[in-house]
Amino acid sequence: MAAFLPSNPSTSCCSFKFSNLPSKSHVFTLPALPLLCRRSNYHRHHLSLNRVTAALSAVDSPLKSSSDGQDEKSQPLLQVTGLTAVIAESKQEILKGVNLLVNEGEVHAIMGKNGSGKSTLSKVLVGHPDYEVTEGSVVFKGENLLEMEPEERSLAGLFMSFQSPVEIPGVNNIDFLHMAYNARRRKLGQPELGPIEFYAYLYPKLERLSMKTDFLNRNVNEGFSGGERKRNEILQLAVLGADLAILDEIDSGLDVDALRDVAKAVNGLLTPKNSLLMITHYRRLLEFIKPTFIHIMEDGRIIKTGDASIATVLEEGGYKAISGSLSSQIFCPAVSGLLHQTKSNASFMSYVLSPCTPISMSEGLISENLEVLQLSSNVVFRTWEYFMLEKHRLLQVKCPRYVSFFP
Ligand SMILES: Nc1ncnc2c1ncn2[C@@H]1O[C@H](COP(=O)(O)OP(=O)(O)OP(=O)(O)O)[C@@H](O)[C@H]1O
Repeated sequence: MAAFLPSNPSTSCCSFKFSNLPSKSHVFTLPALPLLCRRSNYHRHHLSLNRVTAALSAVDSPLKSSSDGQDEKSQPLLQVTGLTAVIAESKQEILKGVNLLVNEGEVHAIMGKNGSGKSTLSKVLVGHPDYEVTEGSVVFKGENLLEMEPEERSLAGLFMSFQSPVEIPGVNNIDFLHMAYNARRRKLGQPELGPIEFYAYLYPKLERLSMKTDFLNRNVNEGFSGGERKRNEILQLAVLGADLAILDEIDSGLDVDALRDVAKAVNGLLTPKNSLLMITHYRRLLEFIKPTFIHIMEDGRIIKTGDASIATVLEEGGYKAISGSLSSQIFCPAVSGLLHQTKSNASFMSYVLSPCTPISMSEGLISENLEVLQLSSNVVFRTWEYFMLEKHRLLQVKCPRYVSFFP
């Protein structure tokens, strides 16, 4: 039975209810959707939303009170260190040592040539069963993400919008959203919302995304155009909230107006406490959603990190400009400014990932203009202290951000 929807949330109707739900129980989460898709023949008949646990960290609004953390320092939300992963079936290595740090309140964009491993990284983060992690660590909100099931990752506050959002035959959109939302409320010990209350909560989000109410009555993503699927993904994010939302090519298939709507909705969800990791090929998205950092991925690694200027370099000169002539340039203004302050060449000898915990050794030379580093191996500066050896004198400096160098 199709859901009856009031045209306006203020319209009340005592007998108003969403459609009947499938009765068999099966748990799934948003990150588990690809799994569902792969097993759709089975799950089509056995899926039930009775126990849908798709849930993210925030419920009434993904916006946690911004005053909560006003005086607090921004905390690391996601720390990926030396992550390598293979395709589970073939054991082919796709991720070859990814380092990434996302702090609260930051917007990160990952760009890179086709096949460089961007989607694989995001799928590995949400626990996609097609991949096996072989080395490295991922800490999310202080916990080992790799030890969590996909469902737990979702419950912990990780949301992913896939490049190709899957269809869920037999499950209509509003039922899906309503139950996922209530599942989260249950988990947080909050009372569930009835259909009318939920619709009142949902309606402004639909409006913000310029989505027609018809979409709510249709099965999740079934028959949706590419652009409609993307909008629908953002609607899910807006309803469920997230500490870290990973949006894989959310701009693909969107017309200019749709892109603007989606960007506006995403920007409206950002707070000093949550973060966004976007995968994109185009600067256009980054004009609407301003990134704190842009990372360039190549052959399973992040080879560059910097500010929004990277996207301009890329647009004008292509990836050749990034991995060629600019290969050793420091894009992080904070770090290059810091290096300027040292006023002389220095051998870079070691760095620490946390105070007093040396984890790697590297050597390099800071050039005359102090903006270019030539390093013999990969180096990651983190937010913590690092050390420089200048003429046998140890300089201890603070690096306010991190940046990775891969000569
Ligand atoms: N499940 C899989 N089976 C076989 N090959 C895979 C699988 N997953 C990823 N790959 C391969 O790994 C490489 C990286 O793929 P991935 O989708 O991560 O790239 P991408 O950077 O997201 O590319 P694009 O920009 O085209 O979306 C590609 O060569 C891809 O064919």
